[in-house]
Amino acid sequence: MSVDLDHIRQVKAEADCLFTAADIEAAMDRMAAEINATLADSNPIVYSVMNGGLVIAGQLVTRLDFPMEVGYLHATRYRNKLSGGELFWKARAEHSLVGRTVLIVDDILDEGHTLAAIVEYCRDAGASQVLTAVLLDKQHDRKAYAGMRADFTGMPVVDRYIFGFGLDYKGYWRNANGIFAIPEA
Ligand SMILES: O=P(O)(O)OC[C@H]1O[C@H](OP(=O)(O)OP(=O)(O)O)[C@H](O)[C@@H]1O
Ligand SMILES: Nc1nc2[nH]cnc2c(=O)[nH]1
Repeated sequence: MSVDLDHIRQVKAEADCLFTAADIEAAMDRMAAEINATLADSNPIVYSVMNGGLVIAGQLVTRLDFPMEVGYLHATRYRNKLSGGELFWKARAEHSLVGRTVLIVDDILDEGHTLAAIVEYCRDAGASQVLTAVLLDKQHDRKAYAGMRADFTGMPVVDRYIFGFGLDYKGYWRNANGIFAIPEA
């Protein structure tokens, strides 16, 4: 499929910056302090949820100062589209999860179906404790279940389609160093 790069560039140029790189750094510092205080003695496996979790997970683990293993899970619901569908698994855990503490790191908790399914998968695979960390928690009343939230959250974000810092716009701008919202129609 051909991509109109002029459109991709224009979307970034016209986007609203919701959080700067400095805002994100501060949020990651806060999250890391909480995680360091909670998981230091638990020998966890820290999983990035690909693709979106790649950037936050990479930068978060360098702030964590205790022994851990790291890996990735790949499950996608949006598949580079602007609205979510059924969860599609591309890669499951390579480690045995039996008796392990697992920390799942993702970019965003939107409706939460992705995170809920991954937590259930890890529990079914025998993990003794499954915790979740997200940079952003989108504010609306469409969560997978009432009151759903991650164990560690960076920042609340408004109910708009956003990109940057791992989040894509049509597969692009995961590299944008900030959180941006596409202009409202
Ligand atoms: O809370 P939810 O409504 O389930 O949405 C959150 C998920 O959506 C995005 O992934 P996506 O399916 O777009 O795949 P990607 O990580 O490859 O962008 C994001 O990275 C989360 O994993
Ligand atoms: N890029 C992107 N992916 C998402 N997945 C769930 N919500 C969003 C969003 O607002 N932006």
